[in-house]
Amino acid sequence: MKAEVQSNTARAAAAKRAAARAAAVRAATAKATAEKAASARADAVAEEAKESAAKVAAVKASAPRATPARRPSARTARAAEEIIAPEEAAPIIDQLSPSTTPAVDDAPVDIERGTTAPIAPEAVVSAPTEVVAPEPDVAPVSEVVETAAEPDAPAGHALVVRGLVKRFGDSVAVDRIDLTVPAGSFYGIVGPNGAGKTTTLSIIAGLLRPDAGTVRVSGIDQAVHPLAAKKVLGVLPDRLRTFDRLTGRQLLHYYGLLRGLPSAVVEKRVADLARAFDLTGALSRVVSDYSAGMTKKIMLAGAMIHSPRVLVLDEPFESVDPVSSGVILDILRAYVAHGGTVVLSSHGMDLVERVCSRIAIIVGGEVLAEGTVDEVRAGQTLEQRFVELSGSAGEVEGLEWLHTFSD
Ligand SMILES: Nc1ncnc2c1ncn2[C@@H]1O[C@H](COP(=O)(O)OP(=O)(O)OP(=O)(O)O)[C@@H](O)[C@H]1O
Repeated sequence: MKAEVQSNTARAAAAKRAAARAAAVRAATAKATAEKAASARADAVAEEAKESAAKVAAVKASAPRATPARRPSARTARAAEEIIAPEEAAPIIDQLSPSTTPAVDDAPVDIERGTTAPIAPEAVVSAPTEVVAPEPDVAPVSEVVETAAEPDAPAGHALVVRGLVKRFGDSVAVDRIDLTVPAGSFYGIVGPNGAGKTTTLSIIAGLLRPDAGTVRVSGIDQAVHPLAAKKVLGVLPDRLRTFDRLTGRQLLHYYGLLRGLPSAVVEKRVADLARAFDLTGALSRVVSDYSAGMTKKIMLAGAMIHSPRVLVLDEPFESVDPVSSGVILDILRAYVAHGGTVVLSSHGMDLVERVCSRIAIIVGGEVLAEGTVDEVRAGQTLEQRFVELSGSAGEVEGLEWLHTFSD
């Protein structure tokens, strides 16, 4: 009995020793694997940092000198990250910061808000060290992409949207929207306030990620090849957030360089665009001093500087004076006549009716009418048809107190 107990104790001790040895082996293996992974990550980070530094140095070398301004604030950085993916914003903010920007009088550039221009693949720089997790709704744009169109892309279409859905909490902003925009056309999206136009255009532009559905730009799937899709696009977003502490010239210059254009080409295009948009005299002023219409025009110029195939313009004529609107229309018409495609949203029914070849009326996140202007109007004016589909607006009754003039 005693011998049996001793033998059991010996077996238990042996098992314990074996378990300890196995645990030690596992720990050693895990440590080695972790060290290997850490070393690989460090190599990758070093490689990325090297690449980023080279690209940013190229941008800085050819960019115009900056005007004196303030240091970028946390708010500035956050705003920039709202518009472009944080991993793209970080190095750009860094490179525009006082410690690194070679400027006249050693003056730093401040960027008050984020850029709205999508970044061309060749200009994208990844954050060399710490990468902030992207906003869940903001589509990442730092992936390596192929530039080839999808083989099953419908021919002759600049834009094909299918089953697009976007929810904000419990509310559905975009509800299974389908759009087909022929290449070389002027396409208008109209709808009442809150209909989902901006949300739809933001998804098309790759600035917002849909909950469902697909977007193909010139045959390129926006979700699969976001950078290639962005390269084809020029975008004027609804909110005019930009690097408004830069002068107009600097802003356009950066837009051009970020799109991968050579400095000499950018310089020429900046001059051409400024002339066309009547901004030559304002090029040396900081954009924060521009009027709303001037800001819209400089950003429109920025959206065009890389001669994209498709322009996505959210309310391009809002705040713009009639003379400038006429010029912009002429520019856009010539662009379309030469094969470009314009997709715009507008509340100007007359303008849309006059300019667009196809129209979609969106109400409550759904397309209620789509087709050629005549098809959508269905024998009425566009405004009548719009009112018919939108339903009645707010109630005017109950505001009698407004007429009592309480002073
Ligand atoms: N970031 C957001 N968070 C929550 N709700 C949002 C957000 N963006 C848009 N929405 C909501 O989605 C709906 C569609 O908004 P959207 O801006 O797309 O409308 P719109 O047709 O462009 O309107 P408008 O003509 O007034 O510019 C609205 O109800 C709006 O409140």
